[in-house]
Amino acid sequence: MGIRTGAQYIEAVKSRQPEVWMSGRKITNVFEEPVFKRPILEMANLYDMQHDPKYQDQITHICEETGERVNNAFLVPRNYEDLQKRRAVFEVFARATFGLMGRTPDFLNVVVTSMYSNADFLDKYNPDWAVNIKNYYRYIRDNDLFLTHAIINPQNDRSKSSHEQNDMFTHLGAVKETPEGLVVRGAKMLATLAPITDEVIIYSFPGFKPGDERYALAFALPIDTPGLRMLCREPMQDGTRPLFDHPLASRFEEMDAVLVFDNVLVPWDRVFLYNNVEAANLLYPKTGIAQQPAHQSGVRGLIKLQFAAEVACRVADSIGVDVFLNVQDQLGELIQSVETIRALLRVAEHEFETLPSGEVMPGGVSLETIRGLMPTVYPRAIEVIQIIGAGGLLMSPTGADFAAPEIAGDMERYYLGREGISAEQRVKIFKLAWDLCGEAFGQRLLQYERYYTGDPIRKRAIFYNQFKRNNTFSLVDEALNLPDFVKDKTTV
Ligand SMILES: Cc1cc2nc3c(=O)[nH]c(=O)nc-3n(C[C@H](O)[C@H](O)[C@H](O)COP(=O)(O)OP(=O)(O)OC[C@H]3O[C@@H](n4cnc5c(N)ncnc54)[C@H](O)[C@@H]3O)c2cc1C
Ligand SMILES: Nc1c(O)cccc1C(=O)O
Repeated sequence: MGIRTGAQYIEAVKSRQPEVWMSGRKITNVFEEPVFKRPILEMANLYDMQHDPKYQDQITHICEETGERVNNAFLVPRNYEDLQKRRAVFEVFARATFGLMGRTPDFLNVVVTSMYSNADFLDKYNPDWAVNIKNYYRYIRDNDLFLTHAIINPQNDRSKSSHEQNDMFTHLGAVKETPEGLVVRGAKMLATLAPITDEVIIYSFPGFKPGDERYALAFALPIDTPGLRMLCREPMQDGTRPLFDHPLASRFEEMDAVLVFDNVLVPWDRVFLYNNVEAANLLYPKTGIAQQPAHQSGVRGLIKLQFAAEVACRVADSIGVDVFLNVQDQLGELIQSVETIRALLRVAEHEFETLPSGEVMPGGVSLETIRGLMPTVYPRAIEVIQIIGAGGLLMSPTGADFAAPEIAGDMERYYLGREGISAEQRVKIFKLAWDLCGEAFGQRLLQYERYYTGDPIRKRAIFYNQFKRNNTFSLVDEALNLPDFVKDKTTV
């Protein structure tokens, strides 16, 4: 089939009945649920962009294996030009969502593409696993599917490993093998967008200990597989708030869910790894599933940061405070952060690494530096919006206030911006800003940037240790071994 349209994606959502729980209620119709409606339409828009002549050649290509047109996220990059083709889809999708939706379909499609192209790693442990992931890659590529994933355990007792938890099946683990497949039970978090996806893939961040064998798992299933329950977090909007008042929160909320597997059967041909702590711990470093999606995250993060910086600039401009030195300093700082991330991305793409198979990956050090900086620079951008917008951020009237004839005059007079900025323009800018920096929606976006790639502290520690392995810090030796010119000169 190849690339889907938005309508085909919506049909797929409508055709399924996954078990979704939200605020104590079982959702019976995901498509008609107000909280999910707009995000579904945003996703459908991305699928439609694949058919839009303006974008099609940038974000899709003809698959060599099938002759069908598929998304560039499924391209195994072999050179710089391929990295640019991948960047194009990351950028087009991120621009369409202002970088606010982190788990658009390109993210996990890149993960699975990377597992596929590095399937030799799995083959060494079990040839069936390699065959399964290759078939799965072809299946999602050719049907243009949208995946969610859950790679961490619920936060119960982080000081203990999975097999040490009080209940053996709090963390997702294998219960038994059957001729048809593996029966699994327990929970995994944190599956972003799960209710509106087609499939779920389960694997884990490294960190398994001996004794954790039953938890060392990787597999994929349709999102409506019997026994799979999604427990959504409390929604941050009710799906009915006017777009005028919440232009971002009403459109771009990504629901997150804990996934509960209640004795779910995973057919053998969907098992990619099982009962092997060593393989589970090496999956990340050996299959590129951190580095390749970090390209998507970098491009998306850049657009999100740029958006936040632009919002800060427009807030300041709209009320004339960007004439002040302190405000200029803060805005300049944000623009420099954007430029730093932009430059790092370019370095990552130019200084790509080539694997023995010929696959290329954007430079790991630069990508990891982006991941290390974003948890600081994005919250700072949000803080600057809060500082510059100040009290006005709280005081925006609603669209309904503008529509009330009795107070229309007050609106025009007291909410006016600087010369040339009408009351409505100013209020719209401030509402955009409030969604980003004040609403629960905006707090989630901030938490996403801190944690989407794992604990930033441990990530940076891993980065340092890897950096140390590959570097000798030889400038120090050069300094210690400098010739003594004075001594040389006096001996001449
Ligand atoms: C909005 C959002 C969306 C996300 N989407 C997804 C998704 O779609 N799929 C997915 O799988 N995951 C997703 N993640 C989850 C993400 O992978 C985790 O949040 C991240 O790995 C951190 O894990 P945690 O939240 O359990 O924090 P924890 O690991 O529990 O950390 C809590 C605190 O304890 C400290 N800590 C914990 N353990 C240690 C240790 N061993 N040593 C030192 N300090 C420690 C940490 O530094 C941190 O301060 C998402 C997260 C967020 C916030
Ligand atoms: N955060 C990630 C994820 O959820 C899946 C795959 C990779 C990452 C990552 O940032 O490395």
